[in-house]
Amino acid sequence: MDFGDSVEEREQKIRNTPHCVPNMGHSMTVWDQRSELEFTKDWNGINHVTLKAPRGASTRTLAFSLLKLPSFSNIPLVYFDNASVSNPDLPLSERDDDSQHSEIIGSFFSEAIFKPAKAMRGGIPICFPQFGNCGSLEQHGFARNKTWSIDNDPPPLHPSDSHGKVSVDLLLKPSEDDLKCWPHCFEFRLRVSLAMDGDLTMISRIRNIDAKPFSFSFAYHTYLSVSDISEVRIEGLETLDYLDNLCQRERFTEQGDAITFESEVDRAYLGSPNVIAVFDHEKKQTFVIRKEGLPDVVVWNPWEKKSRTMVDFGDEEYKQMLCVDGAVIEKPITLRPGEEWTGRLELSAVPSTYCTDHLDHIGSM
Ligand SMILES: O=P(O)(O)OC[C@H]1O[C@@H](O)[C@H](O)[C@@H](O)[C@@H]1O
Repeated sequence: MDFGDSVEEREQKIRNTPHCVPNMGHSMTVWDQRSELEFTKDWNGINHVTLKAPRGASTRTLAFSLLKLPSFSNIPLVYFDNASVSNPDLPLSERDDDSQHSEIIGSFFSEAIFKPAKAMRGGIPICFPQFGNCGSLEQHGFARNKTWSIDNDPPPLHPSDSHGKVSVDLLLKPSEDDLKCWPHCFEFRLRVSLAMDGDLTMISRIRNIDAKPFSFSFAYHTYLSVSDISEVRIEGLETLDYLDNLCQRERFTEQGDAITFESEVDRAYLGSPNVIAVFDHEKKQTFVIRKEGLPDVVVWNPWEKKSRTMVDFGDEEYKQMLCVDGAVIEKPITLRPGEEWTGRLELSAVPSTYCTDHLDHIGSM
């Protein structure tokens, strides 16, 4: 496991980091960043990162492991507040104001397999340098199965990507084995940030440090936790063309007003707007996905029959999940030597009423 520094050294650096003072709207609060980032080892010796974003009396927490297996790829759960931790099933409408968010990302599935060299299902695995099986590499590329290290000295990002957020920077470089199957030198920097309102931001920067160009496809394979898939509707993808993975990637045009679910779906929507909304009617909650540099959107639910064939997935768990991935699929990114690509995804969970009032222009953005 390569953390760059030891956990102790890393913690010392964080202790030396100046406090940041985020703008909280009406009030300014000194946000003591020292307590907001934790590195721990679990009983398996696996290193974990926990980001904590305090807001009033509650704390939003994001924990994930830098496992060798699912590498960064598992974000088990976002706890938006203490109330939602103790009462995850309480409908949003029955929570008080300060606990108007529940977890935004699917937890591990009951039959998820914790086995080296294979990503564990759930969270947000990173698909790179290949999405799906359209290439010579393993399904969804190798990045999701790798060990990521902590990046102690990341090149700066725009200040708005840091203010009011607690963040961790990760780094992936190809191993000797990776270079044998994909002979391109790259640096993949990933910033994961949690804001006080619980919004999760992921910024990927992939740089070509090779002497020749390379091309890749990419996805944030985002497992959303939903109350009941039959009660879910996606807005922002209507009228778009999509490649249907269930029909040998044949191209179709979406005809419906919004995407709803009554059977297996496995599609890549092409050239989508930068804001997509996933409405969960039963929970009265909406996931808002904002993305940049990610023109395509993958929508996947395995439904009943396929679920039964998936060894790391319960037969009924398709009802409580939906993958909606910001992705680059149709036109792979090509980087010349020295060039860098950035792909950014922001995920929020808001009460659906808020969404109707504020995001009625989804799809036109
Ligand atoms: O089981 P995996 O490798 O994590 O992939 C799950 C699914 O991921 C989706 O993104 C693909 O479109 C599906 O075709 C695939 O089945």
